Amino acid sequence: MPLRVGVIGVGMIGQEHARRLSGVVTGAEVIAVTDLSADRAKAVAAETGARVYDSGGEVIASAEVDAVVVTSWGPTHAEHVLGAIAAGKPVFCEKPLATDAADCRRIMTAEAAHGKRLVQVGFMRRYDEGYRQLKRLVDAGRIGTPLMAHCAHRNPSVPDSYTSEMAMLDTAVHEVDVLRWLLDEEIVSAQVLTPRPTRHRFDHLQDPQIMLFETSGGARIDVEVFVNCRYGYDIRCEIVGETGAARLADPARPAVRRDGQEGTAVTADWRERFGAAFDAEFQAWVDAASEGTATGPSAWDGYAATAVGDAAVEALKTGGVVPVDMVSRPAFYTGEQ
Ligand SMILES: NC(=O)c1ccc[n+]([C@@H]2O[C@H](COP(=O)([O-])OP(=O)(O)OC[C@H]3O[C@@H](n4cnc5c(N)ncnc54)[C@H](O)[C@@H]3O)[C@@H](O)[C@H]2O)c1
Ligand SMILES: O[C@H]1[C@H](O)[C@@H](O)[C@H](O)[C@@H](O)[C@H]1O
Repeated sequence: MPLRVGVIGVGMIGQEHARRLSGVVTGAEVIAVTDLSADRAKAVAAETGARVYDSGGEVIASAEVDAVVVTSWGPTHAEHVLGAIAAGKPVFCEKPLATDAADCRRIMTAEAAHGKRLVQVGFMRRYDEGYRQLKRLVDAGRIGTPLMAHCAHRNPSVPDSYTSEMAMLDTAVHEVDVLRWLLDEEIVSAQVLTPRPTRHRFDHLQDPQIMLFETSGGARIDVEVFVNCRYGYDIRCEIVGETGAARLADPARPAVRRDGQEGTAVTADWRERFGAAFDAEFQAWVDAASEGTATGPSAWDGYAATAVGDAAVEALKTGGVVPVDMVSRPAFYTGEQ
């Protein structure tokens, strides 16, 4: 029998994940949806054949629902994830796991008390083939001990609801997670530099920003976040080690020669750049949830990203180097990738 999934929040990405679960990955069906917007919930229900519920709590409590996807706004994630754990149901939560580090700790405590992993956090880059190749190279020692990582995260534009803090909390959070995973070290401090801002932005927004992170082993990571770069969605990552350097490949695109020039297309947005990664991420989630558990990025990874985010937001305010305030990794989460 397919895994019966309930989706809480069917806005932009919730709709996509509902479609992905209904039509792309195998072994699952969306049977329940809810959203603060009843019209949005009805539209997704009509498309997927799901039933509309009045609240996230009712989706979680339903005897028909085996597992839960949380794609509502960030501040509501903790309540739904804690509800799913209390009901003993596997839960996929889009980033962030919670907007508050204390809530992340509550989630870890509840999951550990349950005794088995139930939570997967939506850090889809770990399922991107390019990043996976980088990880294999680093783990095999092909570039020696990593010393530095140079990253860029460029979006063509953002809506005016996007704030300077979101450069870390919404955007660089992906680099924080994927670099922790690639280097297998925690991030211990953050600093944010603010170059001359682009004129192509809203007045309230500091864009671009350069974030500097240090890992527990002394490696240095720089991340350029530029969310009004205008030309496309561009994700870069180079890891420099003692004996070599490895660079994230762009997705394969044909090289077109015309008018005396050669060029390849730049992806337009995160959907196009990471579409295959999202599909792989959800297949892995469905496979694990069907066994009553979870895989991939854990609640600990969600907590670590939130703790680093808090330090970087503070660093943006002060301009100084801010240590990351992070508890030790609970035994329940050791040895997982
Ligand atoms: N992994 C990625 O690359 C990626 C990309 C986009 C968004 N996200 C994350 O996904 C989440 C959703 O983002 P989005 O862009 O789809 O936002 P959105 O605003 O388009 O959609 C969120 C939806 O949740 C609904 N909602 C909010 N609170 C609710 C509640 N308590 N119960 C039921 N419904 C509720 C809203 O009405 C809205 O329809 C965010 O946490 C965001 O950071 C991740
Ligand atoms: O929520 C989105 C999403 O996480 C994208 O992957 C990222 O590139 C954007 O900057 C962010 O706003």
